[in-house]
Amino acid sequence: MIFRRRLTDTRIVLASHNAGKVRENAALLAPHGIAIVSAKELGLPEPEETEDTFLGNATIKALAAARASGMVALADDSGFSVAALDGAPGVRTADWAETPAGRDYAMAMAKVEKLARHAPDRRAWFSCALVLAWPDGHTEGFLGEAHGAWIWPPRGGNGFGYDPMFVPDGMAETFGEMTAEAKHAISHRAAAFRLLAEACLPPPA
Ligand SMILES: O=c1nc[nH]c2c1ncn2[C@H]1C[C@H](O)[C@@H](COP(=O)(O)OP(=O)(O)OP(=O)(O)O)O1
Ligand SMILES: [Mg+2]
Repeated sequence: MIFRRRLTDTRIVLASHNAGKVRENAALLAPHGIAIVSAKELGLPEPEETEDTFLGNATIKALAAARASGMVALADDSGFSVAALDGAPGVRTADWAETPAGRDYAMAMAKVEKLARHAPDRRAWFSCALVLAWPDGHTEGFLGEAHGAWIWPPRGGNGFGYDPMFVPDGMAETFGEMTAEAKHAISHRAAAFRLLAEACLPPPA
């Protein structure tokens, strides 16, 4: 028997310093009557992501933000996986984009292409773990995936991160070419969010 805890708060912390993730999660939460303040806006520190799973790292981020703020916190740990690279960059997706001058996703996408270009298997997928944490240490976690293929060169200026090099199964456009609404209909984040909403959120208005 799984005892779920449902969310009663109407304002929570979004435990992320990534503007793209904050934007997408805010849009997913809004129909449920839930507003967000980001960890960045609150000046919360970024905890080290020391786990080797998406759910593990999302739990670290959600608990750190909930304990520091005294509010319920939602964390999103996500990543891009390439079949020919045995699932890399995966949990380390953000690290692949790290440079001394800051995040560089064009460089990170080029690194993926350089390593995978000679492999015939072009399958790729995004994963997203969403964890809701309460200040008392209770957590609820959910995992979503979106499967497709990587393409080169990247296409589109919408979305964020590795979106321009990913075409979801059955679609012609990359996540970077789609509208936010189209991405939300099929994304890894939306898949995790549907499970979260079903288990923990008030129904959409
Ligand atoms: O829908 C997506 N479309 C494209 N790229 C994406 C997506 N979702 C995650 N990603 C990439 C961005 C980042 O390089 C990594 C997540 O890393 P991850 O540690 O979870 O996030 P982050 O460090 O950017 O922000 P934070 O930890 O403060 O939430 O995967
Ligand atoms: Mg991170």
